[in-house]
Amino acid sequence: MDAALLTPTEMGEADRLTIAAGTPGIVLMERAAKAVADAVETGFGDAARIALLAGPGNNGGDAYAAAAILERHGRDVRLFHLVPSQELTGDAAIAAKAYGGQAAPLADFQPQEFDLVVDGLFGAGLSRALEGKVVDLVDQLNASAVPVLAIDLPSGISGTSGAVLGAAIEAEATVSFFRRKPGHLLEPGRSRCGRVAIADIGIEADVLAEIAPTSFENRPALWRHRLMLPTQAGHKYDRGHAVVFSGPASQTGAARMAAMAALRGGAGLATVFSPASAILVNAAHLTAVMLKRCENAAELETLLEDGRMNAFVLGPGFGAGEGARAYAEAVLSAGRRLVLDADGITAFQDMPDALFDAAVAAGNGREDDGPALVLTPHAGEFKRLFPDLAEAELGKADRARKAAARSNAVVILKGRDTVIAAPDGRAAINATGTAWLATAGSGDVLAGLVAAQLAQNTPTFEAACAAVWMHGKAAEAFGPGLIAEDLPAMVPKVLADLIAF
Ligand SMILES: NC(=O)C1=CN([C@@H]2O[C@H](COP(=O)(O)OP(=O)(O)OC[C@H]3O[C@@H](n4cnc5c(N)ncnc54)[C@H](O)[C@@H]3O)[C@@H](O)[C@H]2O)[C@@H](O)CC1
Ligand SMILES: [K+]
Repeated sequence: MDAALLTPTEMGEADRLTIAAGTPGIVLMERAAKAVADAVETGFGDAARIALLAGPGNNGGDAYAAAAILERHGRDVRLFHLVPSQELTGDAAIAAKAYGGQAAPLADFQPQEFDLVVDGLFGAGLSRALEGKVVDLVDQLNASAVPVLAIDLPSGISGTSGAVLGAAIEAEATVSFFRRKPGHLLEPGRSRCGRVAIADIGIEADVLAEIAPTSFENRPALWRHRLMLPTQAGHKYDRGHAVVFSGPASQTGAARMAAMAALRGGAGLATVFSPASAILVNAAHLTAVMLKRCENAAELETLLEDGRMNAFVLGPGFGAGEGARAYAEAVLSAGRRLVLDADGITAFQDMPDALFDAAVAAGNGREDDGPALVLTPHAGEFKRLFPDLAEAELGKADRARKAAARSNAVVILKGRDTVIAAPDGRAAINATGTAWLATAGSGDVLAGLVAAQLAQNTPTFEAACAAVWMHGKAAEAFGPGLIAEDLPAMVPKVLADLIAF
């Protein structure tokens, strides 16, 4: 549960359970405020003049309580309130009463008069878009060069979806409590948060059992225990056999890159299935990866008789025609797990139900491995299979979740904030990677890394999560100037770190 993310509603539940178990809300608020004051001291120690902005709820209460602590520390603080303190209720009213320092209405706030702004306008309770004078203030603050430390979330960012509601503050740092929220990881929220620190305010981890969160940060804690890391001697067939379908002679590179990634990711064997016309060009480039002719669906049926071939990749460089559909359906109906990427996804744009039905049929035959199908769309490909979900007012995690449930597939919805979702409702948000991953062929490598995990019998959701994480880590390990071919070569270092971890 270390990797759990809490939506604002779930976080409210965590607060409620803690209060019910005997810790008063004002004590939680004091601890939150202490964490904010500590973040000011450690991150912005030389800010001489500090403004704290207080909204109408408990986020504002945190600002009042933090202002009191900073003042006790001898800092020059001034508090600006959105509503007069006598209109506050509950813990926020108690905190406002306890603060005896300087306060003024928000209309008097001029960002350039300060060296640091602490944002306590809205946190978990943001329930609608910002409007009117608050939007003007946010624009003015963002245009100034004054750094902002956000309490819980930058005001205007949805903790559930990371969306900007009306307008949102751009923070340099954010202090949140107990566990991260999806909005800290999903864009554009992630970029607006700056550095995120999570403070312990005395909420016990055992509240999570009752809350049963379904969103997670994609970290090894989520899946490492399900990986079969080849640390001791074993047979290569123990680690499975991944197969990647090659496209025609003029577009074979993508499949080879996926196959190389499958091998580097730990599959015991990897084979490229190639049409006859592309055998020579593939043969000229392959060494550790094997090569077999596969000309049509009938030949594929015969090849599928070798039950050791247990993980397939279809799509990179393949071409988006009828052939792709026939191969995908054949693999699924043979009960093998399939990563469907790129052209493989596009091939089903006019008949997504045929794919989803095949996935249901294949998925029902499996034991605890999870779904037989993994879909790896970027936003454009996602729209081809799930046009209504792409257009619906949904956050990225819910979009991926609904798509996974509909298709009975694990869906990897790619982007800077890649989401991996399972039909059972789990969603993991990834935070590894660099801007250099936006390069031709990087998706082919990801598909191969997923197949590597499937080949090694990792359950489907965990396989997808692990592959996305490793893909990002490989990019981080390489650094600037990355091209897709560099990624498989970085995987051994990522695996070594994972084994040592
Ligand atoms: N006991 C607790 O529940 C704790 C809460 N904490 C703090 O409390 C925050 C949550 O407090 P609340 O639930 O009171 O929520 P917020 O303080 O985030 O905001 C709720 C208030 O803002 C108003 N509001 C929402 N959207 C608005 C909009 N677009 N324009 C204008 N007004 C809007 C609501 O009507 C309500 O008055 C957390 O983010 C955290 O900072 C911490 O003190 C830790 C303990
Ligand atoms: K805030």
